[in-house]
Amino acid sequence: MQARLLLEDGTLFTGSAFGAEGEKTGEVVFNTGITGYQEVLSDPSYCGQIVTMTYPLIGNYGITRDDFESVAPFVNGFVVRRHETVPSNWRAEYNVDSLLKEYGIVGISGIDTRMLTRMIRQHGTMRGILTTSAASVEELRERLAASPVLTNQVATVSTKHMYSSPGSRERIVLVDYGAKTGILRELTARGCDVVVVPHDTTADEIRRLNPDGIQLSNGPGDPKDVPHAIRTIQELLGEYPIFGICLGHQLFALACGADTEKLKFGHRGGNHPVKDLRTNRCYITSQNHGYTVKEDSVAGTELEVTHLNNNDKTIEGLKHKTYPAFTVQYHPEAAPGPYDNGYLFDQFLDMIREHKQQNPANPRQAELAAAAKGER
Ligand SMILES: NC(=O)CC[C@H](N)C(=O)O
Repeated sequence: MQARLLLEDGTLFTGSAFGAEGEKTGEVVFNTGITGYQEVLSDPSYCGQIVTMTYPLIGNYGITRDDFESVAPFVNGFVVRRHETVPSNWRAEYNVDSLLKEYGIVGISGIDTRMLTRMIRQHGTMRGILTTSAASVEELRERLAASPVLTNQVATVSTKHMYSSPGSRERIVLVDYGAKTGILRELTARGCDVVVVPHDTTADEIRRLNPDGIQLSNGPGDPKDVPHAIRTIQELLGEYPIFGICLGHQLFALACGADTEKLKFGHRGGNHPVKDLRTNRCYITSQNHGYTVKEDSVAGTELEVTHLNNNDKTIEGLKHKTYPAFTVQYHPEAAPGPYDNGYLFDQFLDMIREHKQQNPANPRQAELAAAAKGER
């Protein structure tokens, strides 16, 4: 069966259908990873997007549920050069085609995904419509133009209920804006007592959980679409140590008075070089983001830029000058990509311990208690 992908600028790609039959619109984004398609497909930050892989052979090691980064894939479409239906891997449970069918995701193969990527790089991110229907190009163009731009992806992918992964060490409240399982995995591997809460959990509800630290997760869409999360971070800042990843980093920056903007075509892949400005050391990082913290918006805030992307010099890490809080734009939990940055979780725990030692009574909590007394 034939499938087609029509881009906003009128470019039409024709290929073979795989996965589910149907029609979906979405932002077309590319990932440059050579492996990691399962983690990409199941990373909730891709919610609503049509993802293409620049690497030409996808599916050769199949699909293993244990490698999922969330309960289900949330992508709107998958575009590949060639997909392999007979995986060679003893862990494989089924193939990519079956995965896409199971979750109603339309796939298209036989596409020159490197050409598609070059077009996106030149033009900037474009929306597209992916279909197995026989509709005319004119009809597809109209449907694409009429399709709504999503703004509610975080609510779609965030957990609806609080759940916990008990541990004997620090209690971490992980705010789930679309968290990859890798974050939970890294925290539990360090013995943390993790409570995962929905994106709209209030500051008071978080306080009642009595956390030692707060982990802000990755997540899909524009950070400005989740204003309630920004307000909650503002309330908690200074009261608890905070570590933010990706969307969590962007929300934190907005909460501190900086601004975000959309990148021309985003960073998605497993080999983005990031420099720690304090040590001059370069780390290879896993990335998946379409927005960034605006460089000139940081001056005048209480934030310090700690990391920069070596390719385009965009901001990759921030630290609060007064309060115990730092964030990164990339993925220390890897999956897919290098594990080189896992040390950031250790730094988060060190920050929590240091904060506890220095402030047996948390200054912000003391401040709040004093204010509450004054009110009485
Ligand atoms: N992985 C993420 O958390 C991505 C953050 C945000 N949705 C962006 O595209 O920039």
